[in-house]
Amino acid sequence: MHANWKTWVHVTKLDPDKRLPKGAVEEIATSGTDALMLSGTLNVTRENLHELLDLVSAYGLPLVVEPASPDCAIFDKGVDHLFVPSVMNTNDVRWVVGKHYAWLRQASSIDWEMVVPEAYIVLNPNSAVGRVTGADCSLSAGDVAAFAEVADRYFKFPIVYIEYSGTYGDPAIVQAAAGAVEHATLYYGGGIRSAEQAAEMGRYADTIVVGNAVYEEGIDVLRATVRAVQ
Ligand SMILES: CC(C)=CCC/C(C)=C/CC/C(C)=C/CC/C(C)=C/COP(=O)(O)OP(=O)(O)O
Ligand SMILES: O=P(O)(O)OC[C@@H](O)CO
Ligand SMILES: [Mg+2]
Repeated sequence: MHANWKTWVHVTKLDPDKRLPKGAVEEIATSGTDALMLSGTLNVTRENLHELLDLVSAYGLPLVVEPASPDCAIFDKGVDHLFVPSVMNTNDVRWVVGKHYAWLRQASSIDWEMVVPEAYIVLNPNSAVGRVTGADCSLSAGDVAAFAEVADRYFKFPIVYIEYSGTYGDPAIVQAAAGAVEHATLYYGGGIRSAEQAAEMGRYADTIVVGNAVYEEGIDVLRATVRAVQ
C-alpha cells in the first residue's frame, strides 16, 4: 500500500462513541484536513465503527482505523490503513505486545500492507488511554526523548505519537521528542483548540491530530487548525 500518510500534516480524529450534528461530517471532510482517523479508547465497538465508516466513506479522504482492541481491527469498509498502537511508557505488557499477540491468535488473515505500527508515549494520566494502559505520565523531557529514540532507532516504529489526549501538552516535551527522532513520523495530539496551538505543536511534530475540538468547538476552529499547519 502507498505510504502517502507520511505527507500528512493534519489529521482529524473522530470517535465512534460520539455523535456529530447533521452536516458536520461533510464540513469536516472538506476542511482541508489530510485524513480521518477513527479511534477512541472507551466504548468503541465494531458496530459504532461501521456506522461511522458508513458516514465518512463517501468523501474520498484517506481513512485510518486506530483500534484500541483486536475486535476493532477491520480491513474492509473503505479503510486505507490500520494504525496500531503500542504504548512505550507502561509496565503493563498487554498494551505493548499482549493485545497484538491475542490479535494474531484469533485473526483469520491480516493485510500487513495496511498496518502501520505506532509507538505511543502517553502523557495525560487523566485521559482514558492513560488510565486504561496505566501509563507512567510523570516523564521529563529527557525521559520522553529516550522513549522516542528507542521507538525510532531500536524498534523502528514508523510513527512516534506524543499523546496528551484531552489536554494541551508541553511544547518543550514535543521539541525534545522531535530532536530524538531521526526516521519516524512524529505525531502530536492533545487539546489543540486554536490556530496558535496547532502552529506551536506543528513546529515540532510532523503531523498534528485534532480530536475533541471537532465536537466541542466546531468547524471554524478545525479549519483554523488546518490553515495553521498547511
Ligand atoms: C493489537 C490491536 C489490534 C489493538 C491494541 C492496540 C493497543 C495496544 C492500544 C493501546 C492504546 C490505546 C487504547 C489506543 C487507542 C487510541 C487512542 C489513544 C485513543 C484516544 O483515546 P482517549 O481520547 O483517551 O479515549 P476516549 O476518547 O475514549 O475518552
Ligand atoms: O482529542 P484531543 O484532545 O484533540 O486529542 C487528539 C488525539 O491525540 C486523541 O487521541
Ligand atoms: Mg478521545
